[in-house]
Amino acid sequence: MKLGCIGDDFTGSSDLANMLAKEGMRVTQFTGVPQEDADDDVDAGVVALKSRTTAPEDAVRLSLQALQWLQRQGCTQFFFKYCSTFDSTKEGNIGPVIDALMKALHAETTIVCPSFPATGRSVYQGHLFVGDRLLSESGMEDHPLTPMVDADIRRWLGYQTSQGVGHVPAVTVFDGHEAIAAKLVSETRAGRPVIVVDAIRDADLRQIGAAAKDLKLVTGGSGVALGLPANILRRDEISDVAAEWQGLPGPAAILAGSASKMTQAQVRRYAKDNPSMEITAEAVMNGGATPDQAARFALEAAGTALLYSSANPETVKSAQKRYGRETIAARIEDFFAQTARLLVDGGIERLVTAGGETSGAVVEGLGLSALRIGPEIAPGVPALKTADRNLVLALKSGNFGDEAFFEKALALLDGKR
Ligand SMILES: Nc1ncnc2c1ncn2[C@@H]1O[C@H](COP(=O)(O)OP(=O)(O)O)[C@@H](O)[C@H]1O
Ligand SMILES: O=C(O)[C@@H](O)C(=O)COP(=O)(O)O
Repeated sequence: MKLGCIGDDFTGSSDLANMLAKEGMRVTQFTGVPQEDADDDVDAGVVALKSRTTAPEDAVRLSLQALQWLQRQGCTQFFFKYCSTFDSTKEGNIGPVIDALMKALHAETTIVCPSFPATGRSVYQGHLFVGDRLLSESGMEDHPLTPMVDADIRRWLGYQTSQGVGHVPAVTVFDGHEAIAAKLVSETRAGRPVIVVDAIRDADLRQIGAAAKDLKLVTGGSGVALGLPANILRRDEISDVAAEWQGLPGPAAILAGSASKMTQAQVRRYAKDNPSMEITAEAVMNGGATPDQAARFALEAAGTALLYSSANPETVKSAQKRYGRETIAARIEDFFAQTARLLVDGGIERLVTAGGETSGAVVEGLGLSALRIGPEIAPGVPALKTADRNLVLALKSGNFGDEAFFEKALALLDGKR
């Protein structure tokens, strides 16, 4: 294994794995820190943690364990993947995890680049945009767990890290990898070693990748991983993972626990013509809905059923007020994890989940330890295959995909292109 990656959630990890696979790497995504060594034929390993919203000390501990395992697999460069919308709070753990990984690796410098142009996320003048809106006006300000109310990544990261925060502006990035590398050195010398780098196009990300060739630690969204395989793989080592993909034609189900805008639109569209069941926060809390009922509904449905808790910000906020933010999140995640187990026991072979935390709960609940990366369904979302079961999956980030994502995912998981 050459490139060792640590993802702070499961959809984000599969997004990163997808990017690396598209650039010709053979990638495996691991659920938590594995007990065993990885197979020899893996170029990049992504250890998926469910640490995005955990307390900094827990996220640091888990990330360091993942780092040690990846070091034992022979990795020489490391990547810390967080969300391209920088999902965190002022007390969040992105800064503390970066600080701890840098210390453990004796890394003098690292970059911070959540840009992912293929999904509309760009960093300009240190600010994060989603399409033409500042992050803080993009809908992310209403996220159930990590409301992003400030688009200045330098300032937000500044609340979290104990080190100085630097910046490589777009004008320098446009001058190419040598200019970027020089600016990384000068920012570090000026006492700002955690460096936010602007990027608005894939071409910028490739230059940043080239400038990061000798960095022990790179951090960001999956976009900035675009330029890393070229530093690592020889031409004859590039593989075509998509060509090797074989889907499964068996029964399918969709679980949506994301309240993000795009998932809401996907749910509205899919539910119009297909069997669907809403799982409300109230029903989960008062037992009005049970995993047994939900799984039975999906297994008996004529067609592929959608089970969803996705709701608009007002509904989510009122449920949070009533039950507590963490409590309701955990109960709904647990509901989906239990339902997924019943679905797979009942013969489901294709499973689509929407939402990072939701996907983490489902994958952990199913006890899936290693997932091989297949072809891309939509930017940031690959098809995934379990090593030891008849099960293929798609773990969709809340805001990824277009309105027809669920139909597309089901077709590709089935082996249809
Ligand atoms: N109706 C709801 N009310 C309150 N919280 C909800 C509701 N539906 C889902 N949630 C919680 O909101 C969180 C959504 O996060 P996540 O699954 O990561 O989605 P995303 O990818 O959009 O961020 C989860 O913890 C989920 O359990
Ligand atoms: O970088 C991204 O946007 C995604 O890879 C990601 O991290 C997704 O997180 P969720 O929106 O919580 O699914």
